[in-house]
Amino acid sequence: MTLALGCIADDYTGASDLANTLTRAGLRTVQTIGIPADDLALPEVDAVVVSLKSRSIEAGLAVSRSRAAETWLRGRGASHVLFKICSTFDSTDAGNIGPVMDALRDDCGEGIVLVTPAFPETGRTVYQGNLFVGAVPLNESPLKDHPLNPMHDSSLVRVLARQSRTQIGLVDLAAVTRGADAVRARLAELAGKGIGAAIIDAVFDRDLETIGLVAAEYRLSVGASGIGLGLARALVSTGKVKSNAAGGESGAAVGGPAACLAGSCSQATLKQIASAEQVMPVFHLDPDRILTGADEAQRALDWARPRLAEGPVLIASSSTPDQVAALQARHGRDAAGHAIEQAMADIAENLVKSGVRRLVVAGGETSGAVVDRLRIPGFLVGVEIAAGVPVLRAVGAGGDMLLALKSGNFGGPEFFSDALRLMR
Ligand SMILES: Nc1ncnc2c1ncn2[C@@H]1O[C@H](COP(=O)(O)OP(=O)(O)OP(=O)(O)O)[C@@H](O)[C@H]1O
Ligand SMILES: O=C(O)[C@@H](O)C(=O)CO
Repeated sequence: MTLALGCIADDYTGASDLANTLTRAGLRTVQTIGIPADDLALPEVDAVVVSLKSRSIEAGLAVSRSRAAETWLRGRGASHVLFKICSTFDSTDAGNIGPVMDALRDDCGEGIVLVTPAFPETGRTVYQGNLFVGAVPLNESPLKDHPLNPMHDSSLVRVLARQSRTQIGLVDLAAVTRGADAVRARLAELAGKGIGAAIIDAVFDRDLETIGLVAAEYRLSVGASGIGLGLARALVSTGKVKSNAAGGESGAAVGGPAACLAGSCSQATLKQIASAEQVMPVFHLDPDRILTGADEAQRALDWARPRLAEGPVLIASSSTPDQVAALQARHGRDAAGHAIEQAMADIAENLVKSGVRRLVVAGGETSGAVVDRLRIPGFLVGVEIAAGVPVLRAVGAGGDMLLALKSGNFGGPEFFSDALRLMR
């Protein structure tokens, strides 16, 4: 297998978002969980997205895991590696976007790296280096209340400068609009000043196509699904990849009981849970009971098991920003997040033991905990449920199983029913 594109994603939902984008753009793509074991049979593909759970871990660990993934991808022929981060630039001043970018840049000896989280299809645009989520700057969006990495600054030049060893420049929309040569010239100018990374503006998909053409000439880029789209289209338009117009796998139906798990506390997920209450039974976990050692996972399972034969169920830990803040004040941010993720993983493991073969999970960290516990080594990408969220078919041991891993902010209000309708 010689890869046209290697990708390292810092969480599992982000990885499936990117794998979905690459597949829709014509690249045969597989998503692996971590670096695949040598004996994992992978189909012939153009791109591999190695999923890590490195967004919110200690920066040194994120760096070492990303470097190992990069070595594996380059060893399979990937001359360009995309480090996939969140379209809302989820990170803190300690990292992990800057430290990982710095390390990967050192490893591949690149002078300057293009960085953009723009993903216009989901309302993420970048102008003058400022990230907008829909109509509002990042720091006014719901991301200001994120449980793990509240985002308080919309200037990505500043945000990344606080995390990186290198100086950060800007390639503005005016240059992008003038085309690939103008972007190349601006990058050369920045690199000449010793600047090692540049935030690049993008508002429309056509901006990402220009960016993709230039980025593909370098060895490393950093961004969300939008730059993935640009890179994929560049690989196809320059003939480096023959477009696989069919996109996505459409395997046999899996059937059997279905369940949804929500650990995301995003506004989008809260609305989706409220809509699901109209069409399926919903169990609200008590986060305090999880943190104080009560067997809340068992209580949820006792509730779910007798209902599974009747139709899908939803189990949610999600709370409003005020409730999240209060819980974190009582127990600590990391302890609260970790304990709830592990309770979700316990629930997922036991639901699968009870026969569940179709599982929808909301939230990146939550999905990471669940997929790790289920020991799924990788996924093939199926149909798109909503922008950035495909149906995934598990590969490797564990039998036939369909999953959907939803990034916290993605999907319309009816997301859970939309997903289950397509997961047959
Ligand atoms: N009621 C709650 N109170 C505090 N923390 C919670 C609660 N419910 C879930 N959490 C934690 O909040 C975090 C949510 O992160 P997660 O990545 O799963 O969702 P997200 O950030 O909305 O999604 P994404 O990363 O895809 O945007 C997890 O660590 C989860 O365990
Ligand atoms: O880019 C995004 O917004 C998503 O793919 C994601 O990474 C959220 O966890």
